Amino acid sequence: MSVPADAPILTSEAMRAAEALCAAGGTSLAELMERAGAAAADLAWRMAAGAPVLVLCGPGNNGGDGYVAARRLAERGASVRVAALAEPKTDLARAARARWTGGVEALTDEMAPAPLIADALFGVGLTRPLGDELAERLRRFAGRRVLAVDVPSGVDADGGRDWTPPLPADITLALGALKPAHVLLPAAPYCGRTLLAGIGIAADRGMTTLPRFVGEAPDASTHKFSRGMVLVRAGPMPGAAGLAAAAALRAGAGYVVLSGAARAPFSAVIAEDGEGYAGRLDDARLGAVVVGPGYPAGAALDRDVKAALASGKPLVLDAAAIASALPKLGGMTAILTPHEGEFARAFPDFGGSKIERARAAAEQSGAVVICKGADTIVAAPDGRVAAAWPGCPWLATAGTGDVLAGACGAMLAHGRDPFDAAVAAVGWHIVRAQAIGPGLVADDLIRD
Ligand SMILES: NC(=O)C1=CN([C@@H]2O[C@H](COP(=O)(O)OP(=O)(O)OC[C@H]3O[C@@H](n4cnc5c(N)ncnc54)[C@H](OP(=O)(O)O)[C@@H]3O)[C@@H](O)[C@H]2O)[C@@H](O)CC1
Ligand SMILES: Nc1ncnc2c1ncn2[C@@H]1O[C@H](COP(=O)(O)OP(=O)(O)O)[C@@H](O)[C@H]1O
Ligand SMILES: [K+]
Repeated sequence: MSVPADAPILTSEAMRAAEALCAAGGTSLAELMERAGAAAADLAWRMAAGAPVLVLCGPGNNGGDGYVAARRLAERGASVRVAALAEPKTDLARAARARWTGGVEALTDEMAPAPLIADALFGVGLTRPLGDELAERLRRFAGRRVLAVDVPSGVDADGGRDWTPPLPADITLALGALKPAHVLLPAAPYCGRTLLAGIGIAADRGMTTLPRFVGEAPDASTHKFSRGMVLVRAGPMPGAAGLAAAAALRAGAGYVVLSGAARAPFSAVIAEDGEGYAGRLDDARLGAVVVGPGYPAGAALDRDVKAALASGKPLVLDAAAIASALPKLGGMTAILTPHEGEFARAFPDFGGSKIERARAAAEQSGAVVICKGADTIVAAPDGRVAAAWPGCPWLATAGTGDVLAGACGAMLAHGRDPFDAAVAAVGWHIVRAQAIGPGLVADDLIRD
């Protein structure tokens, strides 16, 4: 996968703070820019493979990185030209420009392109969309090989705003840390393959990409109940709850009960009528309860959610169960698994990037929130965030969310911290989906 696993993600504000810490620790910003430009040059050298390179430089420090990269490329003997949008505006960029001894062309419609374009126009400092004229000019380069320095110029690095589409990159070299734009729609697909240049910034690890999923093998002392017991409550569409129950078993729960369904998805799932639900909730061995898959809003759902909340057990709440439980969730251990529509219904007041919205929802509810979709975000009430881009688009099919809810139940029932459980479930889901690939249907995720 192109985005590194478990890599730090910093907003532009966090990036500036990290930069200041670095400077306070004795590494000058000029040194950081030299490292950034050197990393970009090294990548451009390999991408160009001897072909000419055109570096597009903007007025800020992203442009500064571009001048450094151009100098480094020229020193290695590459054929390199520079085109600038404007004179450098920062001291650092001016200094980098001064050390570039080649010519600087104006970025115009008439300029000749090159086989490799290094896009160093704007990075995390872009505060407004590109003008139409510049956006149009950049579109002329579409089809060339493009290396975006830090982010494709024109995207909001913090991921909250959907600006004019940038020039799509083949490779984006994130500097120091990934930014939200590398892992959120709509910007992430424009990054192409994202690589990370560690330029020596000590990045906070509160927000990262998804860690690599590694299934833990049970040890010799394990028995079925110590692996975790999960209760899945079925509603009027028991097939969905069946998928969740089967997924719980497949994701490692030792014992799974499907309450309120006539048919078990696997022989090992205990399917029973709904009468025993209250009794099952009282079972001291019960590690997690899953409510929501295939269960529309209504009095029956409210009653079952209320009973689950009263049990005090760790909960996985999906679909309509999220809004049903929300007002009474305080202090419970819970994972909420909304897709965008369910999120908007449950948390209508939150705006900003998907990361900001997920964080706000986790903080308000006190639960771990998995905001599903192509750019799935997992957020904890304490501010931790994991971003799952790139996921597996074959998951865009009915029932896969039910499978994820069941997997969350299994991971929670193991006794994990709910954020770690949610992250593990999302990782498990993607790994299984990738192994299946084309033609995936939800049932494939639970079969052998
Ligand atoms: N953090 C780090 O550790 C390191 C960071 N480094 C690099 O610095 C980059 C951030 O640099 P940055 O902050 O100088 O901002 P940048 O992205 O170059 O753009 C700002 C400039 O663009 C201008 N401008 C804005 N919008 C505009 C528009 N629509 N149309 C036209 N102009 C517009 C804006 O002007 P203003 O808004 O003031 O009018 C300002 O002049 C970062 O991404 C990375 O590449 C590395 O060197 C080393 C370590
Ligand atoms: N384009 C996509 N790329 C990657 N994953 C996706 C995409 N679309 C949906 N998914 C994932 O598929 C699952 C769909 O869940 P959901 O919408 O609740 O479906 P259902 O309710 O039918 O089970 C979620 O885990 C979501 O993150
Ligand atoms: K850029």
